[in-house]
Amino acid sequence: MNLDEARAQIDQIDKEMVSLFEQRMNAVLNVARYKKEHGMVVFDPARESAVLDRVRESVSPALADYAVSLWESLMELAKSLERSIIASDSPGVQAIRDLAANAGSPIPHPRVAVQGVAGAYAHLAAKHMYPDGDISFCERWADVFYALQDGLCDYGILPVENSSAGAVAEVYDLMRQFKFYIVKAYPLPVKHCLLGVRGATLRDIRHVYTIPIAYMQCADFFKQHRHIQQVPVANTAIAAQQVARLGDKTCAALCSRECAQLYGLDVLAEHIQQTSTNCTRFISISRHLEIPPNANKISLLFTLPHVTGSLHRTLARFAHGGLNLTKIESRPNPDKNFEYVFYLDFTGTLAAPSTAELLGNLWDELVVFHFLGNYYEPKA
Ligand SMILES: O=C(O)C(=O)C[C@]1(C(=O)O)C=C[C@@H](O)C=C1
Repeated sequence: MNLDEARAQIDQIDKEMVSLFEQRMNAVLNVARYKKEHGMVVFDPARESAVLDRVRESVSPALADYAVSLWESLMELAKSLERSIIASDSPGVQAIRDLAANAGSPIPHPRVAVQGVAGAYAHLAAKHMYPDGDISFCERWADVFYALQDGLCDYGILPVENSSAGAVAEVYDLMRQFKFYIVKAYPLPVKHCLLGVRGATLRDIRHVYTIPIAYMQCADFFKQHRHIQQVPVANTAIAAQQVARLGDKTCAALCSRECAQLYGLDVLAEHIQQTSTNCTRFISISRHLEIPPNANKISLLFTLPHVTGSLHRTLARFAHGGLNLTKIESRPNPDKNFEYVFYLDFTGTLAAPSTAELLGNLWDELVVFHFLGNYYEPKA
């Protein structure tokens, strides 16, 4: 058989399969109508197992896994269709609707907490996000969460992800512990400078004070300057402060340009990060949910049952809903060894009923599910 003949055969089979697909989906619609009338839920795990067992038994063993995968997808599509018929009033859907209805408004002249000292990247992000805010500084990221918990601030600004160095794992773990809402996000362009004490030159430098994630973003520069050793500190602006205090010509800080003026340092090298588009996403967290009218991003946290395909099936539901995932992060679940907590960001708004319903269904089905917010994030 040549290629054209084989393809003609496929075309003929596809024609029959499309017709069978349509018939199956029509049968699913009948199931959905029945379920609606009798107050039944869409997902029936026992029925799905029975369908998959039958498929596995009916197909040749070499194709069993392929067939099961196809029927799993078919049943995901079936459930999407059923959900469009059965407008859900389940507790989860109601909870999501209540959250959206009770979301508050932004606080005027807010008290905003950031980690570090003046000139830190979080400080620059905070000034962009809350130009009229009263900004205070905390020592550690965890302290920003405690400040919010204790009512010492209205918002906390935290880095979650850098475009080249990746996620800030500690902040993700703190998000799981405290479960505050994300009410804003801002992608801050990050341009690192090497600052030394007055009169120092790049040749004098033997130690660079900075945070490891900033050092990683400048790996190429430090490969070319191998004699410069990294001294890790808690924050880039704290690094600048320490270098200024030391007054030692062999020590430099890797931090923002703003720190030069703030701490009386000289710029020895500018924009030394690997990529010109280097950018860190900052979030603003709050005890109270706010959903602005231009909200374009949703963040979730959940765990999944440790069974084959559970992540694939969950993500497929977002794809079927036409929702574009922008970030997925997994972190160890401290309650279960080698199981994970997933963090998902996607573009969307709770004002879309189908999105609110999808999240409500997940709320009903998953043992751990937290809606982290629906907020505005400008393009990077
Ligand atoms: O039989 C049902 O209850 C259906 O809703 C149909 C179907 C399927 O596509 O076969 C879809 C979802 C259920 O979880 C189980 C099976």
